[in-house]
Amino acid sequence: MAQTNTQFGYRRHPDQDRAGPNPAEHAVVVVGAGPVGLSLAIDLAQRGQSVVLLDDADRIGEGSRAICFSKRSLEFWDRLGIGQRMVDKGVVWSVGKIFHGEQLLYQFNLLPEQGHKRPAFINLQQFYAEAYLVDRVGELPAIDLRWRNKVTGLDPRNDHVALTIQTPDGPYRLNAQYVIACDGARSSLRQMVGAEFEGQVFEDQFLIADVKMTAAFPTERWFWFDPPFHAGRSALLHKQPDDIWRIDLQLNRFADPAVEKLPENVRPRIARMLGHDKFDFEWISLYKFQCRRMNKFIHGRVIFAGDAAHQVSPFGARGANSGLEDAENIAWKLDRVLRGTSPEALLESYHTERSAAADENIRESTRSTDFMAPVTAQEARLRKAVLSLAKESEFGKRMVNGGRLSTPSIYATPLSTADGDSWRGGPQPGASMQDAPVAAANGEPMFLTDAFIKSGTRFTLLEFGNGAAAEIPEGVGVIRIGGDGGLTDAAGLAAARYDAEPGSAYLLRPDGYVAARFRKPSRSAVDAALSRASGLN
Ligand SMILES: O=C(O)CCc1cccc(O)c1
Repeated sequence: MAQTNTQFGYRRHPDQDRAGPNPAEHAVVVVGAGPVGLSLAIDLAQRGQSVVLLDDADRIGEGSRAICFSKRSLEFWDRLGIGQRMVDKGVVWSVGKIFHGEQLLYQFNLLPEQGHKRPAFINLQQFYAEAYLVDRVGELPAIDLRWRNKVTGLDPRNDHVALTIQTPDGPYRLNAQYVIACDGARSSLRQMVGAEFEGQVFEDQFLIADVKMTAAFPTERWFWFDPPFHAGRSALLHKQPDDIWRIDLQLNRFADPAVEKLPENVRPRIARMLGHDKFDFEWISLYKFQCRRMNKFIHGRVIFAGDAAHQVSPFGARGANSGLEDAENIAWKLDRVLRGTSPEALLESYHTERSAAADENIRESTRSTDFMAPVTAQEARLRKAVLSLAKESEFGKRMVNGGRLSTPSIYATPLSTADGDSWRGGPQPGASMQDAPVAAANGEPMFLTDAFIKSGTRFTLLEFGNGAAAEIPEGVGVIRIGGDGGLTDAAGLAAARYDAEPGSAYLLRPDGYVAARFRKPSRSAVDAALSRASGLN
């Protein structure tokens, strides 16, 4: 196993020595030190908030689990100071191939154009991602990460949540203004608030085998319908770092998991696929999945994120990536509410935006699953027809669903200001910012996403210069393209990707989503959009 240095000690905290009726009080407690909880804690800490981060284990979870991290997740991690480390270790890819039997049906490129800092995807074992996040947490004194601290009681009060926490030294209590539950699919906090999951449970079983081998396959995502080595079912192949390959095989829904997981039973399946048996197993797991979400992501002062709030199938890599999008969505809002610069009502937009994103992910994931593993005779007939059509027509290829990969949602949100001008392209309000290559005034090449980080990942006006700089409201960052001291857009890609003319401006939210855009921004229009995006009206 390549997993090292991932065991952490329990340490007694002075909060545990407070006897009597006055437990320690904290602004934010994040529960669950997985990728979502760790990223959220880092984002909050970088925004100046103190965070207590609790985890019931004392180690990083075993197995490579989520392996595909999207461009959007990498851009978020760049803001947290760890994007480069993830990319350096990860396997970069953007091309996917879909096979039917032995025949290549089609291929796609998720990021065919140049001029983006980050690739469409990297593959990286989740334990590496978590280890790098834990290292980053260690650099931030504002985060108090407590291992082997398990929340066993949750008592919602008017102005705080009272938590009971079990440790190896026994239980203690603390109060939190807000609790963010990032405690995964089996969230105990979800049970504590009595919330239900709504959605679909799939009966199909999939086998994951991570195998170590040297192979010359390209770093692409390969998906097979009905491959010769696994007749009548589907298969997926991904490359990970350290010469590890992820293989997902669809199994009979009645297969016995205990038997199927035995290495002696997995080996011949993988050998049939690879045509040899020169590989070692790193990890074997069997899973069934669910496509479902909580009805409400916010329960009083307890806010749910990641798998605790919503679950999808692995196909499309929407699980971890959407959890990270939850984290970046809630962090800036909670920061503003805690500072008193936005009303508590701003948090409602977290539910509005992220539950709609969860619905989209669930819809896509359910469609992919229904296509990959048809249950009814009608679904099976449709799939057969589509697969045969795909051999002959572009139209048919577009109907094949081998798992559409995660992309950020476009939020229909009360925080956005609708376009008042006409635009032929560019990210609309509610969409995430586009990257583009630019150069600093001193000629140093950089990307727009770097400029956004430099401006402080706060509300930022991205202006395309016409000589007359707009008046910027206090506290709002500015990225100026063109004009004196502005960034240079030598290739014209920034202007093209934003459909910008001289004078155009985009108001970006602190999570890099577009709040509003203007052909000729007036101070009053920017003020109004800023107020709306801050939840002030
Ligand atoms: O390529 C995909 O659609 C997702 C690959 C993936 C991600 C997480 C787990 C897993 O078994 C496969």
